[in-house]
Amino acid sequence: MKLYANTVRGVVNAIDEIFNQQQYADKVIERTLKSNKKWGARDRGFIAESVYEMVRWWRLINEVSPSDDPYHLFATYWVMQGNALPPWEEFQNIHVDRVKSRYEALDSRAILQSIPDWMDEMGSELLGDQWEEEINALNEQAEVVLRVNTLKTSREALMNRLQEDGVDTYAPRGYRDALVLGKRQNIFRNPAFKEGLYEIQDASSQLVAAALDVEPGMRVIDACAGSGGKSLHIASLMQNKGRVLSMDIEEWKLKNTKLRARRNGIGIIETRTIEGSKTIKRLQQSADRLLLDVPCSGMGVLRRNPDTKWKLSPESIANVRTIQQDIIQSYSGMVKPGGLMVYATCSILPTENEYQVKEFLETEQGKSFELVEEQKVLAHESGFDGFYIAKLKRK
Ligand SMILES: C[S@@+](CC[C@H](N)C(=O)[O-])C[C@H]1O[C@@H](n2cnc3c(N)ncnc32)[C@H](O)[C@@H]1O
Repeated sequence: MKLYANTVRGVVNAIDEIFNQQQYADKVIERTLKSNKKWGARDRGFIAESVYEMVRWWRLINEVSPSDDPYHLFATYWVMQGNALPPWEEFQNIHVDRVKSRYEALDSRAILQSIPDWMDEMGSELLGDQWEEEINALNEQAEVVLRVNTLKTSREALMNRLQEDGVDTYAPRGYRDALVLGKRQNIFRNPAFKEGLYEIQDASSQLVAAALDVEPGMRVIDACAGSGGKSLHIASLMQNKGRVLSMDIEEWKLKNTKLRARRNGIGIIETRTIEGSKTIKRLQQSADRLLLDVPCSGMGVLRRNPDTKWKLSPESIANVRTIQQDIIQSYSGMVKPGGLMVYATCSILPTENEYQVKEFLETEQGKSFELVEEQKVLAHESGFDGFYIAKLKRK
């Protein structure tokens, strides 16, 4: 594959912003792509993919050929992909044979999987034999998955409509509203997206709203709704009848929820910012269904957000665990007796998942709940993101 100076410069500048100015990879890529209108689909694809892959393999690249120069690191990445380097001045100090021999001599799993040592130790301790395959799967590129908005169309009709636009998709088994893109592309630009016929949502994430067993007419609370991915799905499953209260501590995220609901043709979502414990107390025993899609480490979605590897720490995971237990303790009272609560994370760590649910069930508040079902979704088994979904019933 031929390299072009201006797209490689785009990659190198983005890498500099991500690692030297501590910016989020997705935001940097978005800004970079907007910065040059002349880049076509192929250039944009090259930049986005190269930046994501360099972020994913950052530790490995730096171990194989350490340098402060982002051009040098790009060249290392490029050679490790099995590509030839053009004779550019920026690449003069790269010794291709040395890169290859250092790469072949590595035998540490943490380095080869390009993760911090602490993460490898934690994963191995908590997941045992499954860890190796799981981290391998979490280092693959994520598929692009759509969730069909069944309020406006059917999976088959959307599949045909997209095919007319040259977008090939397939319907994965076991996920009733999901369509997977045959080829990675910018699907936000498609008119069908603007018409609200689909949302981008991983197949594992689509299992969360489904676990709530909602029916039209119910009162549902989505207490950590964020920008509303699950709220939209819940409202579709309720056929836009009943009420969904989408709450979060971040007001700006709920504004996105409202915008997305309008595009999806949904009228039953109401949003409410959580100002403090009073907001929750006022809603005691008011919900037939409660979703707690709690903040988490994101260890199940490393494919999508590879920079999470470099942002997490054992301390940040301990902090988020405290928040998760606080949320389940203080929000669970919003479910009516006989109602269902779903606790979900996009993490594969048992410490954020089944251990939290077990701890909750052993407390005074947890005594009035029973565990109905739990799904531990691992990336290497499902082929999609890692998730945890526990369904609990209030007695
Ligand atoms: C995993 S994200 C939710 C994603 C969202 N449900 C979706 O499907 O797009 C977790 C959310 O919890 C919110 N959050 C953090 N602490 C919270 C708290 N104490 N109460 C409610 N929401 C909280 C965060 O702002 C974040 O939006």
